[in-house]
Amino acid sequence: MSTTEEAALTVAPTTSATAAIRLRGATLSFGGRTLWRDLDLDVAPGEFIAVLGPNGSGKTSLLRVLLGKLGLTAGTAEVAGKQADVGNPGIGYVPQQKTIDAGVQLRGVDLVGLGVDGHRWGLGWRGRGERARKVEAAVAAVGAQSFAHAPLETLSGGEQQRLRVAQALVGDPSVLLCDEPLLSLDLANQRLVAELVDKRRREHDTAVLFVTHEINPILPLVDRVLYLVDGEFRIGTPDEVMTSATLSELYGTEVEVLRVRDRLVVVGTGDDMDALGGTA
Ligand SMILES: Nc1ncnc2c1ncn2[C@@H]1O[C@H](COP(=O)(O)OP(=O)(O)OP(=O)(O)O)[C@@H](O)[C@H]1O
Repeated sequence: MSTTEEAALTVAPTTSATAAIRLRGATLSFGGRTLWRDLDLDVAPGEFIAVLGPNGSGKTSLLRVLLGKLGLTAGTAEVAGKQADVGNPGIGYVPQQKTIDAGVQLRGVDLVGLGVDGHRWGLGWRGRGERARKVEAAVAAVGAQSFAHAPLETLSGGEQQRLRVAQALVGDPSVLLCDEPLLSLDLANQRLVAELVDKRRREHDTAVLFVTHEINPILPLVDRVLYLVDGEFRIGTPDEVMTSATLSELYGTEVEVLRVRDRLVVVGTGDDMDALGGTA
């Protein structure tokens, strides 16, 4: 790849004044190991970014930095106009799918309500009426009215995940951070959850950072891909990053990206997102 082409894959398309997320020279290391280094990224309002990479490449850690739960080793991170810090009300967060312990008597509406309390607690939130109105609107936004009052443990994975999206949206975030929200969902529910996230960013200009092992369910929605591998990264449109040349360079080995109908099949990475299931 030429220097000009390489620059095109790392230069951000937006100005700092409009960026919903802004990383400059961001580096994260644990002990002697650097997960990513010198990461520059501006995410525009309404932009949908997929964060890809093999196990342990630092995808979740990137979200934890933006949530203020992990400090950078070097560089800066701003989210929704503020330096990354815990309790940023501009952020909605959809965590990885977790099973709800049997016997926990939490209903869907209680889970969604935690999204209000988590950010607003102690900030003068105006009364229970407004809280209830916000929860109701968020439940309606994900089409969960018919099951939102049932105990969570009785709901399907897809239903629970829709409520987690509602919890993330209830605070009216300008940035949505999603950590593998499609994991263990069937195809219909993957599509449903992905479309809810897409609808939010289109209707409210919410920027989305979407960590995933599997790009295909969200491929039509994605504006750019941030691909992390072993301390290195590439940023660009799916057509720029998801190519045999770019991924071979990133992995340091021969990787093939095939288009089969409207799906991308990646072969040769040796990790579990590989079409050959890590047998390369
Ligand atoms: N606080 C920490 N202290 C030390 N090491 C950490 C810490 N947090 C994460 N790590 C290590 O950093 C690496 C990246 O973890 P991370 O969860 O960000 O990866 P990931 O790309 O999300 O992986 P996966 O796809 O498996 O979820 C892992 O090896 C992990 O053990």
